[in-house]
Amino acid sequence: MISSSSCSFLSNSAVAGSRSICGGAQRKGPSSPFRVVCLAPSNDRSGSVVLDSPAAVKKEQIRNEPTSVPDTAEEEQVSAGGPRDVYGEDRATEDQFVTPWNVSVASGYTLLRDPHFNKGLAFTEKERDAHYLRGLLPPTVISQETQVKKMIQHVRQYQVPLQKYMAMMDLQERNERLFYKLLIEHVEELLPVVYTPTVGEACQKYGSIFMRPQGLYISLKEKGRILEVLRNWPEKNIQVIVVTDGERILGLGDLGCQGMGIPVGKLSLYTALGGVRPSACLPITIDVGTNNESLLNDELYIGLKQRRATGQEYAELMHEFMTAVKQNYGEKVLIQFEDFANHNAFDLLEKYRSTHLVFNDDIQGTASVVLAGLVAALKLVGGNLADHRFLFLGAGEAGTGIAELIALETSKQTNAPLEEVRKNIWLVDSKGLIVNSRKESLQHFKKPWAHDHEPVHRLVDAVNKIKPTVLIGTSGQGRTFTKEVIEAMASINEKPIILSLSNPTSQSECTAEEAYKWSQGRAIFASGSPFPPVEYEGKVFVPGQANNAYIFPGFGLGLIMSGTIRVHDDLLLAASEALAAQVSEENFEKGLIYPPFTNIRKISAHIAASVAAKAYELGLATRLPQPKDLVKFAESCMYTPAYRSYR
Ligand SMILES: O=C([O-])CC(=O)C(=O)O
Ligand SMILES: [Mg+2]
Repeated sequence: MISSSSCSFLSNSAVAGSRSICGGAQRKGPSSPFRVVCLAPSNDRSGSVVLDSPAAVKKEQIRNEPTSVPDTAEEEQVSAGGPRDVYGEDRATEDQFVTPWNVSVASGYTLLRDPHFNKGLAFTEKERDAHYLRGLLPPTVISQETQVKKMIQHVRQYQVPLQKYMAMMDLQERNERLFYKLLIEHVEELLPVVYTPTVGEACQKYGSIFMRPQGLYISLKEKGRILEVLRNWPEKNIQVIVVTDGERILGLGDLGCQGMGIPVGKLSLYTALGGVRPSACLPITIDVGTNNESLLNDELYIGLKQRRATGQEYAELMHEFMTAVKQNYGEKVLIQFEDFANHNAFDLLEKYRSTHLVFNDDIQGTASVVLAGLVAALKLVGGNLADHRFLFLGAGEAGTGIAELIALETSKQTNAPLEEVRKNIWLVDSKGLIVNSRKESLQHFKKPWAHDHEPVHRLVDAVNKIKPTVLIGTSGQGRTFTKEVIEAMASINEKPIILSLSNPTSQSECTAEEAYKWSQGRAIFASGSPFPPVEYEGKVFVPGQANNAYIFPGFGLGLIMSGTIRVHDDLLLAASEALAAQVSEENFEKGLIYPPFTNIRKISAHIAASVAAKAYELGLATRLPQPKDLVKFAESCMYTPAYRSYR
């Protein structure tokens, strides 16, 4: 729903009307930059009828996007008319309040200020005439390609990563298509800017760099009104929501409402890496307070200044949110839980996995990407998963999530029971090795990993006792893979596999340089946040990036394009296998266990296709009939950031 403020979109040249609407609905060729506006200066919700505007729906068609009008019981109940009588026309009475919506063409100054339609200097002479832009731009006309060149130079001129981040955010707010073209074409260079590690710093400093709100904020103040809040979002056709409550942002801890940088960043990757169109993506931050003292005392803090709500209060707000999302967007909207603290992450996933299309990126996305890396690494070190022994530092979402997916895959491969294969997987938490004698006091998600062993307190002792072939860091604590630890791994294994997964770079368990140097160049290393190549004794080592960004965009695309309604573990395994299959001989020769991000859209299409194929096989996909070539279909579903031509 466009709010009352969007009345300002009423252009000086409003050529609204059905003629333009029909023309705009053509799939190919030039389009008009339509806007939906209300003719009254208020977003009238005071009446007994709360209705979505049909114009907003038409706007979606105009943007060449499939129309989906939520066909919810609530809607029918409200309008008391026939199915999809969104505007209450079937039983119209004079005492029903509605907002008189209309469609107009954005032009002139308004058009330049609209990030969805703005093309800056790339507006052609014809467009400048037709859309009242004469004089509002300098006379030169340049192509989008030239704009990309100009922008990458602009971003490169900044030395400080946070400044690069702000330049990118500024572009996203100004010219969305240029932002995505730039990001797609320079993905390796810009990923560390819009994503980890820089996004971590951006969240820490969100209060002071905050210019314009992005995403949707739902706080305790909105309790009881979440459906209304969702309807304030201008886009109706949402396919993916990334939601956080900010309690465990990367390995940086509780950043409260400032965690918004994460859903915003993840969703730009959904578009750039997975091709989900930006208008279908909705970043949400749930603000239930923060326990971060320095934020509570910071006058620039943007969130609720109170300690975190917990227990029933928290559960009720989340439940209202989950219900409202399904009510507003239907069964097939994907909800990605991101950066919740352990104690809520596992419970939320468990509670909603059977009623909603949900997955937790930190538990399941990370697991899928790490399993892919391990499967690929086996080509370098030999053996099957069952032949290896795994030791984790960190037994939270990522640690136990990865451990479980490894166990699941091993069990499938060997037909051995899950309980049996789990015995090859060991976890160390802040209290030491997880062993049976600790079982009583363990949190429920750690219990399956308690095995028979005497207590061991230090990681290095655990390495020496368990003798793992694979060491995985998911502790959220930097510099915990010490020289001693890496040397112990290198003394046990010819080629130790070392994954240092915590983000951002400051929290990485060790650096790439340390891993290679302390293992005398023998480690197979990957990290959650990127490290540059390392030269050791005349040889260049290229570390891989074991980050869930490889998986979630393609995974989400696969779910969306097949209309899948629930996430099943087999879909994660399918994504994992598809990613591992994308590592080429050439990559292996360089010691890489992940393909480079430069090919990520192709990789995402393969992941999406495998996920969709599995969903069809399991009967979870609702888009029928199943497309013959799922890879081609995935590619055809991907958003292209090229400019449109405006008639
Ligand atoms: O955001 C990232 O880079 C990976 C991730 O999900 C996390 O560390 O929480
Ligand atoms: Mg995360």
